[in-house]
Amino acid sequence: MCDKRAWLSPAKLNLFLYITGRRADGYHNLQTLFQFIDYSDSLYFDRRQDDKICLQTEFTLVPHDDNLIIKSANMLLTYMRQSQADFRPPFGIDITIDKKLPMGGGLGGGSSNAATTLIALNQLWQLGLSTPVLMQIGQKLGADVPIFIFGLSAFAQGIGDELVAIDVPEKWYLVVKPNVEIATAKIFNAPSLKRDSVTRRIDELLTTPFNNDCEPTVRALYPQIDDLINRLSQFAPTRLTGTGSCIFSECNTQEQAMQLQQHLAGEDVVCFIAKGINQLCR
Ligand SMILES: C[C@@](CO)(OP(=O)(O)O)[C@H](O)COP(=O)(O)OP(=O)(O)OC[C@H]1O[C@@H](n2ccc(N)nc2=O)[C@H](O)[C@@H]1O
Ligand SMILES: Nc1ncnc2c1ncn2[C@@H]1O[C@H](COP(=O)(O)OP(=O)(O)O)[C@@H](O)[C@H]1O
Repeated sequence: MCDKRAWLSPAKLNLFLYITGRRADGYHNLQTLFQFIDYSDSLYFDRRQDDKICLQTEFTLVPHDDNLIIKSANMLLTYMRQSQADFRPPFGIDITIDKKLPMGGGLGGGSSNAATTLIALNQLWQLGLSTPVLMQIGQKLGADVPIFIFGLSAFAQGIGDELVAIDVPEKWYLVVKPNVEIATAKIFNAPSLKRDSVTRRIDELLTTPFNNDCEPTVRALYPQIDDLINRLSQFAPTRLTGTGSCIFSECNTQEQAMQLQQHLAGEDVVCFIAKGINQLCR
C-alpha cells in the first residue's frame, strides 16, 4: 500500500454560463464562473507489484479504458514518454473510487476524477510536473479538466480553459439531480441553443443577474427540470449548472437550504446540500 489517504475529487457549479460563439472545431467559446462545492468523490491509489494501472471500481456504463481516470493516467504516461522515451512509472497503481457525484449532471465529476488522478500520480510517482503542465495535459481530456487542477474558483473564457482566479461568496447550495442524465454534446449540438451572447467584462458580468445560456434549451427538452426550476425559484435563485441535468438553489445559510429541501420530500430526485469553496486543499 503506498497511500491510504482519500484524494478528494469535488464537484463544480457554473454560477453563470454564457456562450459567445461557436469555433471552427465545433467547440463553443464560453464565459463562465466556476465555483467548487464541498461534495466530492474520493479516490484511493494503492501500489501494485507490477507496472499496470487498473481501476478496481466497476462503472456499469463506462468501459475500463474509456474511464477518464484511466485515460488521464495513460495521457500522463504518454506525456512523460514524449520527453523521456524510456520512461517507466516507478510502480503500478490500483485505483478505487467512492463515487458520489452523479454522472451527466453538469457537476464535472468525470473531469474532476481526471484532474485528481493527474495530481495524485504526479505526486506519488514524484514526477515534479508543474500545475500549468498538468493543466495542459488535462485539457486534452476535456474542457472542464483544467479548472479542477487550477484548484481556485475562477472566471473562465475560451472553451472554459482560460482561467482567472476570483473569490466569490461561499454560499450554501441545494443541488438537485433530476432523474435524467444529459450528455454535454447533446446540448451543445441543439439547434435551439443560444450561442450569441455578447462578450462582456468580468466586472459587468458579476453585477448583472446570473444566467445560463443552456437553460432554456434544457428546460424545453426536459419538462421535469423546467418544473423543478419554476418551483424552487419561488424560494431561492435557482439555475442549471453546465449543460445539466443538475440544478442548484442559492441559499445564505445551511438552514435555508435544509428548509428548501423539504419541498422535494418524496420526489423522484436525488438532492444534497453543499457549501461553496473557493480553494481546494490538495
Ligand atoms: C458545459 C461545461 C461547463 O462547465 O460543463 P458540463 O455541463 O459538461 O459539466 C463544460 O464546458 C464541458 O466540459 P467537458 O465536459 O470537459 O467537455 P468536453 O468533454 O471537452 O466536450 C464534450 C462535448 O461538448 C462540446 N463542448 C464542450 C465544451 C465547449 N466549450 N464547447 C463545446 O462545444 C463539444 O461538442 C464536445 O464534444
Ligand atoms: N470517472 C468518471 N466519472 C464520471 N463520468 C465519467 C468518468 N469517466 C468517464 N465518464 C463519462 O463522462 C460523462 C460525463 O460525466 P460527468 O463529468 O460526471 O458529467 P458532466 O459532464 O455532465 O459534468 C459520463 O456520462 C461518462 O460517460
